[in-house]
Amino acid sequence: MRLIIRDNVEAASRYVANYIIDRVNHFRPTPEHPFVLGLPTGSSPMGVYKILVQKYKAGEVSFRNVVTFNMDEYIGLPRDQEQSYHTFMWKNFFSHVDVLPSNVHILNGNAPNLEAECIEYEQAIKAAGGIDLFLAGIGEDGHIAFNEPGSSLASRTRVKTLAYDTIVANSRFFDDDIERVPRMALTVGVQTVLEAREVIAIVLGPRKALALQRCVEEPVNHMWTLSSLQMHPHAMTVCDENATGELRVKTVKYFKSIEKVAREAGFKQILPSKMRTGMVAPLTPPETVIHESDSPTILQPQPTTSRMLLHTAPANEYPVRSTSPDPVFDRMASRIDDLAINRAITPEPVFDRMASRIDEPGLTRRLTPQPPMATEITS
Ligand SMILES: N[C@@H]1[C@@H](O)[C@H](O)[C@@H](COP(=O)(O)O)O[C@@H]1O
Repeated sequence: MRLIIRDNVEAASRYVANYIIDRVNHFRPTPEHPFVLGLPTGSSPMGVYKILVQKYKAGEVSFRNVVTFNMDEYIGLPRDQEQSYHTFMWKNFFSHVDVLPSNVHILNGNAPNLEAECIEYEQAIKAAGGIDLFLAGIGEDGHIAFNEPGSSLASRTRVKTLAYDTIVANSRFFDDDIERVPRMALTVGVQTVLEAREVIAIVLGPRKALALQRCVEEPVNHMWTLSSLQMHPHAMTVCDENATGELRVKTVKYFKSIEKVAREAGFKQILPSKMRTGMVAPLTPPETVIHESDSPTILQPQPTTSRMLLHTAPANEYPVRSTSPDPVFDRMASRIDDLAINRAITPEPVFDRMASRIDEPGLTRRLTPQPPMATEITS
């Protein structure tokens, strides 16, 4: 998983919005071959939506051939009520861009048969060709969509009972009245998200710092479902500095340094190749359309495919990088600007004793018995 750290909310939102625009534009979607975008609600993606709307109005992107699937929706909340995710999406994004209403998919939390609604949603995703890019936010407990702690990492779209912590956190949208927050929701599953060709999570503010730490530095764990992104070959988390408060300094430096090296080497991540699968009829080979980009350089991401659409194992094509950032010899510390730090944390390649790094000579002598040829013995 990549971790992109930006100074503040605005810069992180801009990074994500530009990334989405790049992907959509390079894909060159058509009505027959739309770009399929998964979308979240909540305060975290608000800045992204604002910038996408601005860029749409400036003519830099169109959503006409973009099909959308939202992550989740409360159960039992009338769809035109302010807190419903339907209302949120139309108010903050859809009604300001040229997306076709028929291309918008949001789970119906008032469906007469909620189980059937979930199954149909999964089928609709498949019929659309799978999700090209899923944007996600996270909850303070590390949930992705409404996949609360303990959710199966193999879960699919389903009815989910909300954790008390989430009800309390989301009560801010219900005039801080916990009683008004629905107890249940429909949500895409962890596996539904992992099957997208690419996943981006936007994580902002100190409230998310613990969740970010658990999901980036700790092992994959169903108690922090965003951590499942560690298993995705093309996942990226974009956060602001405030959200990094619980990460180790070393982790922050590492992710910043690899981004810097990649930028200097002039490459971006590219996605697995060329094919894009349409609707898959069971037992018949899928129709495959090849979309070669005009100039398949590393700077130009290509439309992608997910092997999962073929009902097989997770996507297992990996990007081909034409540039290796560290072709010969690289030590992490050599990427850090401050020479003093660099010296302090970089063991000498040939001969190194801990004590030799301590400045005080007396202490060094006391801690380190000198070898036979050392000065004290010969003089
Ligand atoms: N179901 C949604 C999540 O999809 C969202 O990521 C989360 C975070 O919201 P916010 O960004 O407002 O913190 O809120 C809800 O729980």
